[in-house]
Amino acid sequence: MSRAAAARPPRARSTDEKESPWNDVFGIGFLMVACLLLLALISYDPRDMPSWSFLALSESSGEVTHNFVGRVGALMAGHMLWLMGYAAYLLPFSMTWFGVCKLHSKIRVTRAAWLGVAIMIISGAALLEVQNLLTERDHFTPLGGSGGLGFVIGGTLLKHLLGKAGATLLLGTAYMGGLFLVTGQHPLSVIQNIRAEITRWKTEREAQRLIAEKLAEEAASTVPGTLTPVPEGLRKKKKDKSGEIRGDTPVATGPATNMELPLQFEPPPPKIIDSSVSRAHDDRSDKPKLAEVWEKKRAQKIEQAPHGSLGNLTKLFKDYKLPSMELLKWPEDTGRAPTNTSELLGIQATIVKALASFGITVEPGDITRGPAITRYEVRPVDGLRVSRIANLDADIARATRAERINILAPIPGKDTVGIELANSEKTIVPLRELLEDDVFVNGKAKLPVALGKDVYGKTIIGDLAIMPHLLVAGATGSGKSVCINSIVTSLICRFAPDELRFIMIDPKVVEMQSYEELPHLALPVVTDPKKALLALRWVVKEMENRYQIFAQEGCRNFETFNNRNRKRKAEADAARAARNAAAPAATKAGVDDASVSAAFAKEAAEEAAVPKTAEVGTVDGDTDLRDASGTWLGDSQAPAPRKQEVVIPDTMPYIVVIVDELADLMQTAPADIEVAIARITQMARAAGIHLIVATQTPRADVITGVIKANIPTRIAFQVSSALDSRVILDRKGAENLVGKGDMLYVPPGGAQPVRSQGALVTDDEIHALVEHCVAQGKPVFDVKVDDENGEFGDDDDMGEDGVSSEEQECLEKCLEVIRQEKKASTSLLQRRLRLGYGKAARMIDILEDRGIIGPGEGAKPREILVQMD
Ligand SMILES: Nc1ncnc2c1ncn2[C@@H]1O[C@H](COP(=O)(O)OP(=O)(O)OP(=O)(O)O)[C@@H](O)[C@H]1O
Repeated sequence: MSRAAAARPPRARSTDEKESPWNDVFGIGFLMVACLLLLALISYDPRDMPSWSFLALSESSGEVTHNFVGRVGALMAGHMLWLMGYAAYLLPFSMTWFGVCKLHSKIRVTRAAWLGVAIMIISGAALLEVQNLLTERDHFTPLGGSGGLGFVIGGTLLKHLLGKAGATLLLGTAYMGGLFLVTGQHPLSVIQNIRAEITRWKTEREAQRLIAEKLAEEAASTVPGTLTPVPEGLRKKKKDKSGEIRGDTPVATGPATNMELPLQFEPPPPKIIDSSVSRAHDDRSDKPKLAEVWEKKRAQKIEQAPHGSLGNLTKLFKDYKLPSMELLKWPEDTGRAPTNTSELLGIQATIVKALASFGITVEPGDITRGPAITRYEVRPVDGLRVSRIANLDADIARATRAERINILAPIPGKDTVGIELANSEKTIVPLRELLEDDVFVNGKAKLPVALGKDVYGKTIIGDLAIMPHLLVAGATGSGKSVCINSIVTSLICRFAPDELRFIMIDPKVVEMQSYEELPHLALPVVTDPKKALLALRWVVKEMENRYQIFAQEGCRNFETFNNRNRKRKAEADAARAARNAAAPAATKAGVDDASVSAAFAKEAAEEAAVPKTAEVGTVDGDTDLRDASGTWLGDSQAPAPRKQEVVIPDTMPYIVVIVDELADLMQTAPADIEVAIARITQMARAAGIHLIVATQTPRADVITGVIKANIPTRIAFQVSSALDSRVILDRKGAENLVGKGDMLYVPPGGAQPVRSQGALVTDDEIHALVEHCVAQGKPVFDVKVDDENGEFGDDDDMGEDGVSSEEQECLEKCLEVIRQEKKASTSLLQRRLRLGYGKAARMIDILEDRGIIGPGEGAKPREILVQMD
């Protein structure tokens, strides 16, 4: 038998086998036989042997007067001693071991164990003979203390063949092997176990002494019957019949409590953690301020820039001062009540009890009180499926009388299950606290946005540059706008208008009114859903423009472009100025960004017909410029500059596009909006353009598969159903949130959602910040939007071709139908859009006038003259 197999007497057995009553019967049987054998051996007297036995003495009376087990005992003991000598005593000891094993650990007594007993007896007897121990022959042991077996195997055979030393070595080894088979333990580990047991016994005694002292102290200071946490390092464990741990509940103080149960030290004792406390603001007085840190970096950058290479915006905002944190207020009342330990322990005990009533045994774990929720951890006993706890959410909610509970089974990275309940009183997480956090001030994030605090009090700072786009969704009043405001505020506090620009699309009209004059705006806040598409198209064009510039500069992306060697840039500028001087058609040197962009925008239409020499692909999540075969188009292979060369700015600002209420946009021109968003989200990251989309309508027709696939980072606020939660996060959970900033944040990389409480920034704070920014400059809107589309100016009723805004809206719908059906006819528009004949015909005429469809050819559908996708 292999050692591994032999070392397995506590053989893994099924629960049924373990719980079989026969274990106890056999256990008791073994102990009884062991007792009988021992009694028979110790009380053996040859005079008890019957006269017919060859062991009988001549003076034997035939009466049994000495042996405690009578004639049977005398016969057994006599023959055993004759055969095995004193090694016969090993038999009752082995049987005692087996009995204890059966009763205590339900260990099955294997054949290997019996073989071990035999080996021990034979080798033990032979060793006595080889070592000449107890070899005296008398009436008790007629063949000596080694018995017949020892005499023959040890004395006659082995000692003769191997000599005393050889025989001792062989027999000693055999004896240890037998012991190994019987106990299932390596001989050395037996010694170690014994030592460990002694140590444990001593520790337990010490623990009992400590707990007695502790309980005596508490009994003096606590109201009888309340719950207190288990003293540090001490746990009370009760094992039930099946060996499952049932104890470790908080100890009820009072007269009934005592320490009759054994104590153990692992696993770590439960703790009560209160992470809802705001970090004291005055501790930070000695630390460098956010604005100071970043203004220093900005000043360095401007100083290092080669003379004359600063962009117009940078020149305009050269002396721009970032807002001071003093503009953000610490709330006077954070709504925080002191932690009521006994209440928390009481709720935890209720949870444990509720689970126990469903036959689920758990040990209480840590309790963490976060700003909005408290997480109660419970540790399931071995062999319990955590899904059983997860399925009991409704029952736990009933037991704890909670409106909504959330179960994390298990908590990611832990061996416990988390049960999250809303706090009776919520604590506010002021934005200022997050913006003053070291992670925000000195962290590595390029576009840091303060989101909130998790249940453990850890600051959640996202990096928009890594995200690279964000979806925020939740029911109305759940905290989306506050979240968007926190993000905008974080960026305003960190970036000057020449470093970051916003495009805000706010069909709800009221949400972003406060930012109307913010100098960071690249376009006026867009409130008309019809114009939103134009704004998104502007973003797409800006993105393409940036790629052109990257290609010309041989840069891979926004980062490398902004950090490229400035010396090289100065040289390139000089060379380009020389070329421009030689080519009169070329752009005048010193043309500002905006006018160059406008020129590019005009040219874009011409360019649409020209086949592209390069296309933008995505490699490893990053976007770069490659040709059709996938080869990188570096400096040498960059596509040849178009007729008019673009002036390269020194640096480009980040562009953050915020769409507050996607549903409103999706109602106007869903396909176009979807395409524009998909295009931006697929490619804009490398161009320093990031998109944040918010909606209160988490439906599959608003957050479409295409949008979702391209926005991996999500924030879900409270929603009304698990279905909505799945639309946002691809999993349930958001329906259990408690609203008012309670959120699930899925960080980039698709990790597990992190439950956190969103940061709160008030309207007053936003006004103060915006005022600070406005005082330093007005927004510089990009002229090309007005020039190109004429749509961002005043809302004229009639367009240049006499099309009213109402007709324009209808036209968008017609275009969508034509795009889907890939054909255009009056009857199709009538049928699909339920238009009257006159209106449908007018639409067809306008489309023909605009050169989108060809002239009518009788009953045939019109030819579509433009690419619709
Ligand atoms: N992080 C937060 N901390 C504390 N309270 C908050 C937080 N976020 C939101 N609230 C509370 O919830 C209210 C509603 O928040 P908010 O306006 O952001 O909701 P919303 O989801 O944008 O609603 P709607 O979609 O109707 O605009 C706020 O007025 C505020 O009282």
